[in-house]
Amino acid sequence: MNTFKPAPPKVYRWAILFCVSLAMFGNYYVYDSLWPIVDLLREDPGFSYAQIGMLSTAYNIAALLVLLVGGYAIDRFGTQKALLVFALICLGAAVLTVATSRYEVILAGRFLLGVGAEPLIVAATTVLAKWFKGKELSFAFGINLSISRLGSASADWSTSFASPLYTNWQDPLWLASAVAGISVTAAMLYWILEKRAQQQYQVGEVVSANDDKIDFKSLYKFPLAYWYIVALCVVFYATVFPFRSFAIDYFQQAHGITRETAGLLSSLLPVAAIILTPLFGLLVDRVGRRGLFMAAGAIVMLPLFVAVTYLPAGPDVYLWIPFIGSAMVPLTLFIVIFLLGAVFSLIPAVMWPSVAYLVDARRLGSAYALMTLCQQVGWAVVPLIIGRLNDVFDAGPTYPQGYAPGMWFYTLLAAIGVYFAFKLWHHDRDNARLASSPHTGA
Ligand SMILES: C[C@H](NC(=O)[C@@H](N)CCCCN)C(=O)O
Repeated sequence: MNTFKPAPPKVYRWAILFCVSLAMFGNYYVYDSLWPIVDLLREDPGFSYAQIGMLSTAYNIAALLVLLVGGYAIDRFGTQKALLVFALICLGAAVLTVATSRYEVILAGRFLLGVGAEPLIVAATTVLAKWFKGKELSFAFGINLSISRLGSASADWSTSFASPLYTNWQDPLWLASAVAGISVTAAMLYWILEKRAQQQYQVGEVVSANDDKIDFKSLYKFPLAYWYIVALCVVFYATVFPFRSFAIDYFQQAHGITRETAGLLSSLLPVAAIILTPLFGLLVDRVGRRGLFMAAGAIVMLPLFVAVTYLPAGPDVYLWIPFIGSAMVPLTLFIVIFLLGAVFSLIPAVMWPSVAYLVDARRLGSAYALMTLCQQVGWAVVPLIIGRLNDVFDAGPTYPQGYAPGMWFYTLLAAIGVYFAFKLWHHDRDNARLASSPHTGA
């Protein structure tokens, strides 16, 4: 019997990409839905900044635990079941987070989110590898990340398009639960679509999740440059993600702007990333010099937290986000957040692909899994420190200077980032693996 099946038509690939990206959109939205209600959580249930920091950390602790078992569940159950189960866990987590005002229950909700969200990202990546390997894989990853960041931006924009919900802390999170429902629907659609495709066409092999397990015995074999990238990854995400967590509340309390305006301003970060990440990716693919680009990004980030704290606000400028809204925002805040958005585009666009130039292809999954694991550790610790600093220094609208120690802590992290970026750049000038460009063959 002839079992030959043709390759699926292109439209299937893009439909799969759309479904998986929609699932990621919901995932990023739910994660970021907590940050616009920080002030409400402090007012009504009366949580401290340290407690809010712990809500962020709970996600990372859960993520650390599930990342340790790597892609086992995806391997065992396949991407169709895995994506749906993880999306359902995210939905359950979103509902648990909003169900009661008890701190422990909210904490459990954020922990459960970590259990579902990070493996969902791994499952989504596995699906893309399955459908796009040997085709437009990098481009598909870029689109997927941009749509994910749109989820983050939408959570910030909800302060405008869903402003009536922000009279209490729970309604915005019910909206987030509904968005988590979109992820579940997208996962179901993906399942149906891929099942149909498998009946008629030859669909790519699942990239073995074993590749994503960390082989602790061979860690010492990774080159030094890889470890510099891991160090940069840790401090970079430990700075940017926690800053984003507290940003809307910080803009409201320290700079006296409304939640809507603060949401629009904070969304500049993911919006810049949506536009600039693929462009930086294209540029670096052309010219190489990855070490130099990462060092440049780290240098640009260094003064931003001090600038936002001490520079005069400057005149108000008009910020307009199509279909969402507009607001007048202080020029200094606008420039700082835009520059941070540019760095948030440049460093990830260069850093993640750089690993592929340094590590043997057979150990790439292991290298990425280890990098993500280290990322979670830094990202887990910093919100606790920032929350504690804000509490100890009495940060709030009556004492905005109380936010300064937190900003200095971000600056310290950024300085460590500059150190590792320069070590990487210098090291690579001798080895030149990151300097190469596929177009020049250099
Ligand atoms: C590509 C990178 N993704 C991650 O770092 C994920 N491990 C966690 C993302 C969670 C965001 N809510 C990125 O987003 O830059």
